Amino acid sequence: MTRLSAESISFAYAGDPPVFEKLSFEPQRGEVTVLLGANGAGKTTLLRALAGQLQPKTGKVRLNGQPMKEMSRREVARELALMPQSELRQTPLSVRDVVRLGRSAHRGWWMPLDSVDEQRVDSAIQSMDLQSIACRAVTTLSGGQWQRTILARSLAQDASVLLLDEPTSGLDLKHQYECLQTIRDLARSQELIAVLSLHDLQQTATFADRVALISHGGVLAFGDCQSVLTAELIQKAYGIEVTVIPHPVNGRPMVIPTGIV
Ligand SMILES: Nc1ncnc2c1ncn2[C@@H]1O[C@H](COP(=O)(O)OP(=O)(O)OP(=O)(O)O)[C@@H](O)[C@H]1O
Repeated sequence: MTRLSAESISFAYAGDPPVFEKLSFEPQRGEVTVLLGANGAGKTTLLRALAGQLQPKTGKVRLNGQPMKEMSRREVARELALMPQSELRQTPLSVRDVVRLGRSAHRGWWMPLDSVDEQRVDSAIQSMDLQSIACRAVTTLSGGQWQRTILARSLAQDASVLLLDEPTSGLDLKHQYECLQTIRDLARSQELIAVLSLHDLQQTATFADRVALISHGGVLAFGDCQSVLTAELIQKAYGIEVTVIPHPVNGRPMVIPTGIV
């Protein structure tokens, strides 16, 4: 049974003040947890710490009870996929070949893929609506098509923990919603832990099962949308006055900025 937890972790980049101090956080299986917070609040840093890419100065990140720093990169990659906020396209591989790289955690990058791997690759390509461009070189893609390709690579990894840093940035309206729907469906049907950073509060209210509001070096609030998307907490985290009303269609919190504090 997959578990991921940050236990009282503190982290600072060299020579800088701490990004967060004694932060504890445990996203749940089968749920989409959205990290919200102002620019520079520490969402990317937290995702990278949860993925074992950054080592906290104090405290522990544990994956299935094991301290992550004791695990090899391959052990972590079999369980956990991290989609970065942006990634350079260095070689003109095809879309399909980039998505295939998601299978290397299971096969090793030097081993040929088998039919199960290829099925996973097909399904990830379909989930991100990439069939019609699967043979194109990634260097020729638009920004949104490239974003969907690296998302598909993360899905092909078949990990039980998905950490996605602003997965919808650069996507058009339809693909934003399809992407979030896919992630939510996968989290529910396969009992995955899905943690996403987002800036869009409407998307958050629509798709998040739980929200962690990151501010001032810690988790300011953690709970369902109703309890976190409040005018008071949003103002504290973002420094802007808002009014929160029920959405006229789905009844979820709708955050309307009313002024800069
Ligand atoms: N490689 C780095 N070296 C030094 N400082 C960094 C580095 N990366 C991020 N920071 C700093 O750490 C803090 C948190 O940055 P982080 O990228 O985690 O924030 P974020 O919440 O993801 O922001 P955004 O919403 O703008 O993407 C910021 O003050 C940032 O300037």
